Amino acid sequence: MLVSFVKFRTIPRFLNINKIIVRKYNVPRRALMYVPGDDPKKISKSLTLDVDCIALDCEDGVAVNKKREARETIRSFLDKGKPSKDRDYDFGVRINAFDTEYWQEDLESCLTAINLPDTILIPKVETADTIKQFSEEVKQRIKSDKKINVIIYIESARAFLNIVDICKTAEGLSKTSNIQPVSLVFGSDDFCANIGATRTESSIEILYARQKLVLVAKAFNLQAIDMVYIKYKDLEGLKKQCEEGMKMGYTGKQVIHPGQVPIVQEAFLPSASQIEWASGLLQSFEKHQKDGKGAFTYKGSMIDMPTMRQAENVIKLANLKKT
Ligand SMILES: CC(C)(COP(=O)(O)OP(=O)(O)OC[C@H]1O[C@@H](n2cnc3c(N)ncnc32)[C@H](O)[C@@H]1OP(=O)(O)O)[C@@H](O)C(=O)NCCC(=O)NCCSC(=O)C[C@](C)(O)C(=O)O
Ligand SMILES: [Mg+2]
Repeated sequence: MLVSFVKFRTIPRFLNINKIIVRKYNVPRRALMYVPGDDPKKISKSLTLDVDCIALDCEDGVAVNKKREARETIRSFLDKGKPSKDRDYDFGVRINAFDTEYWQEDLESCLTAINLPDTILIPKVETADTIKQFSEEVKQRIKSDKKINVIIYIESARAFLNIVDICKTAEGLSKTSNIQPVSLVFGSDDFCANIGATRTESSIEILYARQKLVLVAKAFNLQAIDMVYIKYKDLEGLKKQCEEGMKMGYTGKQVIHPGQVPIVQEAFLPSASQIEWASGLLQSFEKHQKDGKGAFTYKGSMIDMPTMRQAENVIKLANLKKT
């Protein structure tokens, strides 16, 4: 299989061998953009952007006295059908959290619309019970075997203690119900408020949680979506934080303003030099495998299977450029 993987000079398409591993990554979510659901002008604007994922928001981007307006505006967009763009994208709705008085009406409104959203984003998931309850609600309303993608927010100390249980439950339900978990989101702002952390320039106060989220996401084959960069006019700072997140293994990042979109979309793709490194390495790997050598030297570094897998990851991501 590796032979066909490396024989192209240009970047090869996905191989069958990778299908299971990358299935959910086929819908990239490099930039996940929040659009306040009560603002039709911003919703229309978001549809003009080259962004992987639009999250129409009922939650924290909407004032309490605008919750109903947001729900109704989103519903009217869903009833009209998913707006077409020149390429596919994820059209989702972030409902309110399960400990509020709003979530049931949010869910009812989007699941009974003429067209379902692609994805429902569930904020402030704290225990596996929320996922079970969500799955039940969906089952009652969707009578076919149609699947709805689910993005799970981890944004409190309790959520981090229960994160494995939450993912296990979601994974189990994906086999028997209409829900398909696709991503974990790190809600760093709520997390800091929850644990009483003070934000610093280096983000040291959230390092453990930020890493833990990636680790669990990868264990359950979910995308890992990094924190919001709230200083939305500081594009240099945003780029730096994107690169940091990508190096940690994040697959995308939340954005709040159109100006952040191109930087995030670009940052979560490998650079030309990374692609060159990875394809050269894979070719060299194949040659050394044929010669019966497990470990070898490439560009001055020792290479074995783990590095080869990292190179494969780079190529998989590079393929997203073409989708
Ligand atoms: C910051 C704000 C108020 C500045 O809004 P503004 O209108 O003052 O900015 P602007 O620079 O004047 O905007 C320029 C153009 O972009 C448009 N625009 C601007 N923003 C958006 C947007 N999001 N979506 C679509 N369009 C947008 C805006 O309408 C305008 O359009 P125009 O040129 O045609 O007139 C605005 O950007 C905004 O409302 N952003 C979204 C805020 C939000 O959703 N926050 C909640 C998500 S973060 C979160 O929940 C935390 C997390 C994860 O849970 C946890 O860490 O815990
Ligand atoms: Mg939050």
